[in-house]
Amino acid sequence: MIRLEGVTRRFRSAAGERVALDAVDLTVEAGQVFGVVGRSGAGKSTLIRTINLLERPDAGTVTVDGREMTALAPAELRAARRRIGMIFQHFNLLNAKTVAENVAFPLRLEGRPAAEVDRRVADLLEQLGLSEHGKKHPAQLSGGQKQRVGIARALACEPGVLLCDEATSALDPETTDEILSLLDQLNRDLKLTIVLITHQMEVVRRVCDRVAVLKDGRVVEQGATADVFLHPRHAATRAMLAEGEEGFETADVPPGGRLAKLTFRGGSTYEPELSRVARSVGVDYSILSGRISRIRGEPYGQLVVAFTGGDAEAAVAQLTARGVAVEDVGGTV
Ligand SMILES: Nc1ncnc2c1ncn2[C@@H]1O[C@H](COP(=O)(O)OP(=O)(O)OP(=O)(O)O)[C@@H](O)[C@H]1O
Repeated sequence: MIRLEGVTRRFRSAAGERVALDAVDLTVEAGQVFGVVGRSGAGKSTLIRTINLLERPDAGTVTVDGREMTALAPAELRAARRRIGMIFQHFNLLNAKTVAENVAFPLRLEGRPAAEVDRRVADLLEQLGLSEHGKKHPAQLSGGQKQRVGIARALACEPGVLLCDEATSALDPETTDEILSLLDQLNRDLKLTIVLITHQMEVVRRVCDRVAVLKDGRVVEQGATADVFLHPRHAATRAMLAEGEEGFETADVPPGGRLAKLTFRGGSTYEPELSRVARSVGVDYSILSGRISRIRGEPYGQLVVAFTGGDAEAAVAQLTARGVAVEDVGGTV
């Protein structure tokens, strides 16, 4: 388990003082995939770097697997850090070394015997589909392969926690998907706790059990990913989720229609609930926008509809009774 309590980090520069993290409280349970999202400058990088104390907080405590990182002596901290792997947006590989040497690096640093290092490196390369690339240098690899080398290196010392600092931000969509599948698999197979920071909401939707939204160094909202993404409470979350989404033009809405956002979750996503209710209460509806997708594997559907020509109130009541979340989005037009 990872626990941040009252974590504050300030930076002083010629321009004055900047509070990058402002009394952040956060708990990540063991085995979770936890996402932190926020706009540029929100404090994401600073936050993830406080977990392994690459960034030391000015106030507050950081506890990882029962050890208070902020209270450790330098040698203890070095040892504790080896149980926390980290991967980066630009991979941070040693370009002069081969793939195998990159993966061996943390093991050598730990003073493991050469034969054990060789064995472990061979296992890791195989596990990550890199066996044929061991003698190559990073420059000879694709972005996805480089990130897999980064992951192999991060896993070398068998960490319980993996920190991912914008790990897919430099990758194309297909490679992003491949790396996210890998993280998902490592979380399940190794019971690895994963904390990732990203500005890509899709990354969180795909792999995170829980998410925290950071704004100006504060956590403004957090919870299970499906709850936060389907029913965002804070304006910052809503704004981030709205980016890239197709909206609808008010001019397209049928006159007299009552607008409602319907959220279907789980099995009901694929049930014809809307048409059943419309038939039963004699209401018509137009779909103005919609999305069917999955959050961490759970299907959901979200539609904005305009009810027309019937008893919209009754339709809303029946949908609600059938477990569909109905949100008013602007009354009638
Ligand atoms: N070493 C530093 N010195 C001075 N200011 C810093 C330093 N590191 C971060 N900051 C400031 O702290 C704030 C938070 O930065 P941080 O990099 O954590 O945000 P972020 O959400 O990761 O942004 P991005 O997505 O752009 O990386 C920013 O205002 C940034 O300018």
